[in-house]
Amino acid sequence: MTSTSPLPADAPQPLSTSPRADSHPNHANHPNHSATHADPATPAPAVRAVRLTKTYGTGGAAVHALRGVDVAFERGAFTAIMGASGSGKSTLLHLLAGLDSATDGHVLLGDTDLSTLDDQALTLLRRERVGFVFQAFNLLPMFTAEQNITLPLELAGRVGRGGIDADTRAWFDRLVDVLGLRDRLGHHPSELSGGQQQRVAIARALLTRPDVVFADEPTGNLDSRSGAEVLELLRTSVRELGQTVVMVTHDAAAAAYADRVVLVADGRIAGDLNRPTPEQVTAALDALRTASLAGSIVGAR
Ligand SMILES: Nc1ncnc2c1ncn2[C@@H]1O[C@H](COP(=O)(O)OP(=O)(O)OP(=O)(O)O)[C@@H](O)[C@H]1O
Repeated sequence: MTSTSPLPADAPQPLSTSPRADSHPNHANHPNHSATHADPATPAPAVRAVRLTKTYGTGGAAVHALRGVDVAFERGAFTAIMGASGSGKSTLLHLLAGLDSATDGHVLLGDTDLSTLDDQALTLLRRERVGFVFQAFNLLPMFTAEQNITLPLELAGRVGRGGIDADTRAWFDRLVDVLGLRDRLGHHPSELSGGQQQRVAIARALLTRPDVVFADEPTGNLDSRSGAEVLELLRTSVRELGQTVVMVTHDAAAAAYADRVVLVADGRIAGDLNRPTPEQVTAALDALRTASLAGSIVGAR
């Protein structure tokens, strides 16, 4: 699904985002992947917002963070969400990830409507079907890199007396090699660089083969070289491992690693760019800023 854009005519106009031809290898045998979607020829998006609304507070103090957002994220694609500070990006990401609940509307993870789940089911869903990568890495300091990576399996009770099963071990090994962590597995976070810590966080997020990895400013604490490395690895996780990644970022250069950039303004989808260059992202953001400024000047009259 592609949203329309109120961008000025001279701004880069939103392009339609065609579903990727490559299927999602991880999901073919994924026990969590629902097979109940109506039309097998057009698989359900990995995650979708339908008329998603979030209002903080009430009455005169109400903040309309999301105002009826409709947007879908295809499987096996890397999408960046961008917009001005306060536009609603984090709120959208948190609602899509089941970290917060909507005031109105729906989030569908595959075929699962999150609004129908109780707290316990939501906790399970977050543990088993969603991966997270945060700006602050969120690693446990007393655990080694390997222990941090396998933590979700521990929490899910999937580590038996003999360790993890052979299939998961093979997947762990692949992740560790793709992410270049082989010689760091015995190190604690304090012995790792920021970029290495974020790579551990990515491995942890990917280990359960989640339906979607949500990344909130994953390069915000990294220097530009480590940031580029992390973005390249997120892209690799999409291209080579078939992962679906949705990332909030303020950085046009980071967004340009994505297949698609969704622009948010004032709680609405304001643009949709297909494989843009950093310059096209910057131009679209500038156009949004100009449009918003013009709107507030008109509104002030
Ligand atoms: N818990 C909350 N209580 C009240 N208002 C909130 C809360 N969280 C967010 N908001 C408001 O909702 C709006 C959207 O916030 P959100 O954090 O989603 O924006 P954002 O685009 O992610 O901003 P930033 O880029 O600065 O992180 C803002 O006006 C913000 O002040």
